[in-house]
Amino acid sequence: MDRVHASTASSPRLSSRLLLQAAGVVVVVVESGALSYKYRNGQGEQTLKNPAASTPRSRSAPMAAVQRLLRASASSGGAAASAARRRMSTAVAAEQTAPPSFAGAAERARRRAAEERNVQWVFLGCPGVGKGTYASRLSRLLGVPHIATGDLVRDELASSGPLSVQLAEIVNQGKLVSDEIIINLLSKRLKKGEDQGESGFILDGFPRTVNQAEILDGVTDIDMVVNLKLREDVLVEKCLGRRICSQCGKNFNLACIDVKGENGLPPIYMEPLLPPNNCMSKLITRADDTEEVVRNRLKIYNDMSQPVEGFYRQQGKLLEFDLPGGIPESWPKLLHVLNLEDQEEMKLATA
Ligand SMILES: Nc1ncnc2c1ncn2[C@@H]1O[C@H](COP(=O)(O)OP(=O)(O)O)[C@@H](O)[C@H]1O
Repeated sequence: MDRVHASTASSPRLSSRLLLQAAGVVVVVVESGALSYKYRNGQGEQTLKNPAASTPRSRSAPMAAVQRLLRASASSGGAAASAARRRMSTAVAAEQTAPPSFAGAAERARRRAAEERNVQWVFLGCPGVGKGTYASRLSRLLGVPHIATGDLVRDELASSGPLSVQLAEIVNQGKLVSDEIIINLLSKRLKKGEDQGESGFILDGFPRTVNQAEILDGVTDIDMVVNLKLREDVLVEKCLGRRICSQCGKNFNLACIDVKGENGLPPIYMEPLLPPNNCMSKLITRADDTEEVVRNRLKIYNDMSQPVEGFYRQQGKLLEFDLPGGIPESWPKLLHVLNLEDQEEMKLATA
């Protein structure tokens, strides 16, 4: 398993800017600084291209491409948008054709390690895999915000704002909401964070389509993408056992997963994640966590979101992580592959 080395810089800094476009389209611009990286695998060889060390791109060219894309998508619909998207993809692909040499990557990594940089990570994975659980734990450990677009959508739903009826219909069927709406919600969230001086991010649930990944790629550099993986029968059980406390908003899971190893797959045991007594009477189930909708969400993930894995794999940014079990087994292993054990020890020691 590849390991990534990440060490926080003393004064992490990230500023994000939000540009509201004409025609109601929003573009997110993120400028970053702070967290240094080196990558290597277990044998001491660097096989992950250091994403943070990729040649810095001019921000203006991709920004213009994104603005063109979004204007095109707002004004003339599909054809112009796909043409603009194709142009952008070609430009991005052209940048990525040169295969990263180990010596070059190591040199860039050294240079990059000397710079300050924030965590700008993405968590991918099927519904129910645990993106929220591990992304929020890492966000607390690293002091960066965990931004889950599913939470943004649910907040919007709960607000009974103008979008909520439209959103409820889409989300309750397990479908994806439009890129425009999701980028709008994400932009608002980033702007709020910027006003509060937030630094870096761990994105969970975005990007979920290649189009979203291209838009994100055009406006900022993602350092690393963690792809959490778990077998499908377990995913369904986990979604069906999921509960949220309607008061504190925390996630729990009543399912006890105990699956035997078969057909070459390892056994998996996961303890339920039970709520404390004061949450017990306030538990609710998400409307999209019924078996029919979960299966639909898994299908949509395979059709629409799995290609995003390929998008980042091709960029050398994808860290595959097979969950070995529940939190007690998976968390230390995840910290190990991210080379963050020291970070946690330091945090525990100073707590
Ligand atoms: N990036 C996105 N693009 C489109 N729809 C999204 C996105 N993020 C969240 N949603 C909507 O919010 C719902 C809940 O998202 P999330 O909590 O991330 O679910 P999951 O448990 O399936 O990972 C999704 O099924 C989808 O309708």
